[in-house]
Amino acid sequence: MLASPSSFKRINSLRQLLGVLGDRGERKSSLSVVAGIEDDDTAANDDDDDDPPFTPWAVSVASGHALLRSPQHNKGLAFTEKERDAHYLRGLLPPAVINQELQERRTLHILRQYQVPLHRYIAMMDLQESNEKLFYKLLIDNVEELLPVVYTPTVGEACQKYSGIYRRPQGLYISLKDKGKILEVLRNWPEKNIQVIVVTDGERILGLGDLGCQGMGIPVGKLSLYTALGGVRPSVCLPVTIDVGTKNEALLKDEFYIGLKQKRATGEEYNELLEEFMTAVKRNYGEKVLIQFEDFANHNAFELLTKYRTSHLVFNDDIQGTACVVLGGVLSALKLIGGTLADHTFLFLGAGEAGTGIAELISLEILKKTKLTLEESRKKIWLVDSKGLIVRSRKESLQHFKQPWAHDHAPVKGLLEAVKAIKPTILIGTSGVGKQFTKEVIEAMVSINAKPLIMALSNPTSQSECTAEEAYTWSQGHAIFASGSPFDPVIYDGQEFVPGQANNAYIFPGFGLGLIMCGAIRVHDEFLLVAAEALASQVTEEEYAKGIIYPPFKKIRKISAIIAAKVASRAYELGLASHLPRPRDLVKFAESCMYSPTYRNYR
Ligand SMILES: O=C([O-])CC(=O)C(=O)O
Ligand SMILES: [Mg+2]
Repeated sequence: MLASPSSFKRINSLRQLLGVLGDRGERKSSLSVVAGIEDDDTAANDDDDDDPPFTPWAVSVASGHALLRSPQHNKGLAFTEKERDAHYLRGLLPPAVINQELQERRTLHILRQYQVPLHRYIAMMDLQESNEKLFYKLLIDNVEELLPVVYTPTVGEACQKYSGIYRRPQGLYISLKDKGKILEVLRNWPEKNIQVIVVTDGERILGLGDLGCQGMGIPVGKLSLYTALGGVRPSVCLPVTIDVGTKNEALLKDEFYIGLKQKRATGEEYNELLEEFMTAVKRNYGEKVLIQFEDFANHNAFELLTKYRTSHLVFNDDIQGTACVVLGGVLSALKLIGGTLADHTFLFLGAGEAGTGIAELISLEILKKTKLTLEESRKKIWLVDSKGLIVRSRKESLQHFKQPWAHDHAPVKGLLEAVKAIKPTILIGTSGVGKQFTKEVIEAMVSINAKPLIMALSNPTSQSECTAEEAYTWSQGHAIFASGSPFDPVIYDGQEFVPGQANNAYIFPGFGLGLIMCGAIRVHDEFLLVAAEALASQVTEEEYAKGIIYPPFKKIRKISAIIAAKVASRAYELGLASHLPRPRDLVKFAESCMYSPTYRNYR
C-alpha cells in the first residue's frame, strides 16, 4: 500500500521534528514505525514474530517488484517466506531463502574471483546500487580487504575510466548549464534530509590531475566511508560533482566523456557558480549540513575554505583531514622515534593543500603544547616545492599559503640537497608525484637519524613518493614508514615490517559524525587537534612493539566513535554545538548513532 499524501506530510513533519541522527541514538527517529518498511535498525525491532506495535500511521512504501528494485530495502534472497507472502514477492525470486550472512560469504567468494581490481570495484558499485545493506555489511565486516577496492587506490583508476564504466548516476551533477537553477537541482535529489555533502570540482583527483566530471567517483567513495567507517546513515549523504569543464585534453576529445566538453571555467564564472551552490545548500538543508570539499586544485581549495569557514560548516579533507591524520601519526610515532613534537625538524616535499595544511596543524599542536610562539613553532618546519627549498628570498613570488614557511636560508635546489642542508628527522611527501624519495634521499635520512620517520602520502599507489619495500630496504629496516595508499607488509632481513596507511579515511568519517551528532555550526581548528590526538591514542603497546603507528582499520568504527566524541566534546566546550542538552557519555552516544547494515524484518 502506498502512503497517502497526508501520511507523507506526517512523515515529513516527523522527520523535521526528530532530525535524523542514527539508529539507536537518543534522538532516534520513529520512522520505522511510520514507514512500515523499516528505516532504522534497532535490535529490539529485529524479532521476527513479534507483532508490530499498533500505530495508526503504519504504511508500506514499496512492495513487490518495486521493493526488489529499492536498494535501501531490497534483501534479495533473504526475504523470508512470510515476507514474500506479505509483500507480493512470490515468484519474483528463486525459491531458496538465503540469509544475510550466507549472502555475504557468497558475494565475497565471487569478488575474490575477479583478478582485476577495477572489476571488483564495478561489482561493489553494482551491489551498492542493488542492495545497500549487503554492500555496507560486506564493507564493514571486511574493511581491510575491501577498502582498497571501493576507495584508494582503485577509486583512482575508476575515476580515470569513469565515462567508460558509468552506469547510473550515484550523486548529483551540477554544471555550468545549471547556473541560476541550483536550488531546483538540489530539490531533484530524492532524499530531503541531507547532513553531509562531499563535493569536488574534479580538478585535482588524488594525484591524477584534472579528471573533470569523472571525479564523481571520489565523493561517492568518500561518502561510502562516512557510512561504513563512521556510521553516518547513507540516506543523509549526498555526493556532488560540480562540472565547470576540464583542462584535460584527452577527456575533451573522448566521444564518451560524460562531462561538459569545454575549457575549465575560472575566475568570476567559477566563483559565481560555487557561491550559488553554497547559498543553495544552506537554504535547502540549513546551517548544520556539513560540506566536505574534496580534490579541488590548490588555489580554489584554500580560497573556498577561507571564504566559507565563517559562514558554513565546511571541512577540506585534503587540507584539514590529511593534516589531522598525519599529525596523529607523528604523535603516535614519537613513541618509537623519541622526543617531543617540538624536538623534531620536518621537511616536506610538496607545498600544496596537504603539505601546508599538515605543516600548519603541526605548528598549532606545538603552540598548544609548548611556550613557543606560532612563528617559532613554524620554524621547525621546512617545505620544498618544484623550485626547491622555500626560503625567505623567494617570499615575494610565493602563493600566500606558502609564505609562512619561507624561513631564512640560502637557496637550495633539489630534495636531496634540502635533506642534507636541513637535516630533518621527519620527511613527508605530499607532492602528488611518484618516485621522489630516491635511494639517495632515504639513505641521507638514515645517515642523519637512527629511526627516520618517512611518510609518502601521495595517492594513488602510482604517485607514492616511494614504496614500503623501498623505504625499508633502502633504510636497511631503520625507517618508520607510512603511506597514503595501502602497501602490504614487507619482509626485510627476515623481519616483518608493517607500513601504516596515513590516509584521511582515519579521520573524516569520525570527524563528520562528531560534527553532525552535536549539531556543530562551524569547524574550529581545535577540533582537528583533538581528533589527531584521539587517533594517536588508539595505538596499543603491542602495535608499537611491531613498529606500527596507526591502529588497524578493522577497529575503525570504535576509533571513529572516539574521534566523534572528542570533536563533539570540544564543540560543546567552545559553544559551537547546537544539539542540547549535551549527552553525558559521548562515545556511547556516538556508537548509538551509528548506522547498522543488518537486514530488518518486514512484517
Ligand atoms: O582519497 C584519498 O585516498 C586521500 C585523499 O583525500 C587524496 O589523496 O586526495
Ligand atoms: Mg582528497
